[in-house]
Amino acid sequence: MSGFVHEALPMRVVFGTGSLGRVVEEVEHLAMARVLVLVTPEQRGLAEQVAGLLGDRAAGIFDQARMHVPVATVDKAAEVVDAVGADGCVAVGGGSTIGLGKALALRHGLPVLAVPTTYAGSEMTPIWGLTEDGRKQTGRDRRVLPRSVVYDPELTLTLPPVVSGTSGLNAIAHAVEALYAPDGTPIIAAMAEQGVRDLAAALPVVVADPTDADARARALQGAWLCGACLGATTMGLHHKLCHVLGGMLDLPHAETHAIVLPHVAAYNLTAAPEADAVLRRALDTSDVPGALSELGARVGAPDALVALGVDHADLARVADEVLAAPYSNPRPPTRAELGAILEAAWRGPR
Ligand SMILES: NC(=O)c1ccc[n+]([C@@H]2O[C@H](COP(=O)([O-])OP(=O)(O)OC[C@H]3O[C@@H](n4cnc5c(N)ncnc54)[C@H](O)[C@@H]3O)[C@@H](O)[C@H]2O)c1
Ligand SMILES: O=C(O)CCC(=O)CC(=O)O
Repeated sequence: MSGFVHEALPMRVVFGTGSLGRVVEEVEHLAMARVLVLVTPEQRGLAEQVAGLLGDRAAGIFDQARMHVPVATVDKAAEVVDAVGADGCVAVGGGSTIGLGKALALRHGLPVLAVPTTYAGSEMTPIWGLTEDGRKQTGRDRRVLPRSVVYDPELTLTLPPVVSGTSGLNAIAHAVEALYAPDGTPIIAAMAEQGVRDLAAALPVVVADPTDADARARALQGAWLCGACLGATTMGLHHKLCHVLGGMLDLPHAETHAIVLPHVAAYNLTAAPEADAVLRRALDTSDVPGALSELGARVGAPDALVALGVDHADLARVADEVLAAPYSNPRPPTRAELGAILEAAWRGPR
């Protein structure tokens, strides 16, 4: 075996059913005195529950978190941080809410306690994303890595089936790309294999029965592992394509990942046999792209960009932007190959 360098990120995790009740302990552990609770408008009720648990330590609630973290939203939240004198944030929700917490950490240096309620995996990464003027910019900064994560599977019982399925496929995409990343290690490969196995087993169950507590816990554990893979490695063509599609065309993030993943996997895995072997084991298949596509269908994910309203004429602009600043990839695509991937993802299997 050739040598490698593995650098683990610092991370404190509280995992288990009912662990939301330990959020006060975590805030105390992080020495936060006045926290702003971040949430989307749809999850306002949950933020009120958290603020109730925090009592005097809750400085307020900001309930305008939005997909892709628009800079205008960060500006508004930053005003609230200043107005209430917050010294930390509790981000309760999916990747959009945790992304807002990260943006505030980047701007104000505020520590973030994350309470994830989807499977996107953002809580495990030092990656921030911001969108302005139709462009999504991402970067890495250790200051945005949440200081503590409270995983409570009970909070995911309300997650609608399609968000469960697509956010889980988003997490699987992190593991797939970590497996052929230039900075992947055998440790990451082991985490990716188990993360994909957990999510692939649990997602169809939670979609069929959203109240299945064991499947919810397994899916959340898979999301943790896959998110950690994203946090530790450099992503490739799949993430680049999804960032450009999401930023330029304002597409729903997780659905875009679910649609694009089988197509990029089919293209890349021919040049990444070790990653392919790991994924074959994790998915118990000899056809990884086919199994990813089938998993998408089983969890009710959309399977074509046209179904998200993408105009065919926009594909060329997307390809240009992807090639203008490509991510590292096991098989660097030509313009024609990228066009073919986008065309297939746009049309879908039908
Ligand atoms: N920086 C990173 O490492 C990273 C990783 C993955 C995703 N992301 C980002 O995360 C965002 C997508 O996150 P997402 O897929 O988690 O979706 P999301 O956070 O946008 O949530 C989707 C919807 O589901 C609702 N929701 C969330 N949890 C719920 C629950 N338990 N019950 C009921 N409703 C619930 C939300 O209110 C929202 O309306 C994108 O902006 C993406 O760029 C970032
Ligand atoms: O989109 C972001 O916020 C950056 C995170 C990332 O690369 C993960 C993803 O695209 O799912």
